[in-house]
Amino acid sequence: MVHLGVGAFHRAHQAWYTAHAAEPGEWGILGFTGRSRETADRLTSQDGLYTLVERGPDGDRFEVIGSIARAEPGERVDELAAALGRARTAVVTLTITEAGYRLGGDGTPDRTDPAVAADLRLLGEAIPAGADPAALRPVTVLGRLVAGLEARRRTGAGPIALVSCDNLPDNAGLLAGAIGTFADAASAELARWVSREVAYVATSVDRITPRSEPSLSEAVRDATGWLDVAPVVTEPFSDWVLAGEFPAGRPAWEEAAARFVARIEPWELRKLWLLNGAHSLLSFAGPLRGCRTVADAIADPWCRRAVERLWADGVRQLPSGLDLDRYRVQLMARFENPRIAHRLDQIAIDGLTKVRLRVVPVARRELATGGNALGCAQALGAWVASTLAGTVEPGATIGDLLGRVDADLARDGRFAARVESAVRTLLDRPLV
Ligand SMILES: NC(=O)c1ccc[n+]([C@@H]2O[C@H](COP(=O)([O-])OP(=O)(O)OC[C@H]3O[C@@H](n4cnc5c(N)ncnc54)[C@H](O)[C@@H]3O)[C@@H](O)[C@H]2O)c1
Ligand SMILES: O=P(O)(O)OC[C@@H](O)[C@@H](O)[C@H](O)[C@H](O)CO
Repeated sequence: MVHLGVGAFHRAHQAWYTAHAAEPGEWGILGFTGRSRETADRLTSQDGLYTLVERGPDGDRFEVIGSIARAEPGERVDELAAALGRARTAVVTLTITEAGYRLGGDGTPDRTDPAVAADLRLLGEAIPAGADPAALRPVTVLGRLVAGLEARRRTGAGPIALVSCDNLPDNAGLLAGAIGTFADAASAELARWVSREVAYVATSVDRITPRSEPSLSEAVRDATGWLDVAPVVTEPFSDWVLAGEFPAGRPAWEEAAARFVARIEPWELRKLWLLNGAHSLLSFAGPLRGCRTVADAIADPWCRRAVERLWADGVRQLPSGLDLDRYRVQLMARFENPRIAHRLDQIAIDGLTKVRLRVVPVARRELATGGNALGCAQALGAWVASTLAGTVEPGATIGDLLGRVDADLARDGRFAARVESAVRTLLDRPLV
């Protein structure tokens, strides 16, 4: 397997599933970092091994994970091309963050992004001229991946599965569209090969994994005696739902309780609306209530009530058969885990995009089916309040900001009044 984006989450999730799959020794991961080489260097210094700390409310469990065979910095396109050119490379997984796809508002690669434009030009000039894809230097992750796919086309190594494990709605569809755009820019042959030989697997991934703090290495050393320079801390809970074909094979992840389903959408929406929507709400409202982490914020009465209302809105709009009562109970306990210090400022980044994807669809459905969408109004009010409280938008009004989230919702007077009420409560002062 190849993995793009060897951050904390990959090491807590896909690498863990691969280590726990049947016949674990049959599969190894060649991982590439995205922005810097630091994680690759740290992992290389310890042969790809690292400690996964499962941090439950009552204690820690330490496990050395051995599924990452090698880690390389993302700019090593030569290594990526060599790996993808081999028939035994069967799967590429990605966790490059939502921003790493460099998509515009329409969900396709943002051609106004200079890095995207440069890579489309580079591939379009170099591939038809017969240049060696391994020698190219694209700068975007998807540009590099498409150079690697061209290497695979040329070696005749056969079909391959691409698996986005990022928190994007329809992550397989967005990845397929983006790869298609880069392949089209490169050559008609590559575009045809990609549409024939590349399978996209949709996933919903779930395991709360905060950024590793430097003190984690000391905690691991104190507990195990090994000074690990690349440990990761995560919660005991884990879930992976996948839908799609793996034409060249895959690890038996179901042995580690991954679930293969026919349709991903209900599972994806359950997770994005309930978990990620609530995380976003807490990340905006929590700091205004004096909280620093998810566990602090979920203990705050206003935040907790708002999360429960958001979940009530979401649950009414989700199909049955998703075990929603149990999921909500588990979710509350996961948020309450006092030993996972999941910082709100790490979750709040790029809030506008996230509320558009995670809260607006629920609000629209609730209002269309006669609900008052109070939980959604409070979540959007939390984003508006945190934006007004920051220095980023001086002079903006509640109406302006809600209009930026969604023009139709801003025009709904009763919904807008609920948003305004949440904003005033959170800011606790008169506003324009
Ligand atoms: N951390 C979690 O709890 C969690 C849970 C579920 C899903 N995810 C998904 O995984 C993603 C990564 O999370 P993480 O905790 O590993 O983050 P991280 O910051 O530890 O790692 C992200 C990886 O992506 C690369 N990257 C980041 N931005 C990039 C960019 N603009 N271009 C190219 N590469 C880039 C980084 O270099 C790194 O290798 C999240 O954005 C989310 O979509 C995370
Ligand atoms: O940047 P985001 O909002 O997509 O994700 C931040 C966290 O909410 C997220 O990483 C969760 O911890 C994760 O999705 C749990 O499975």
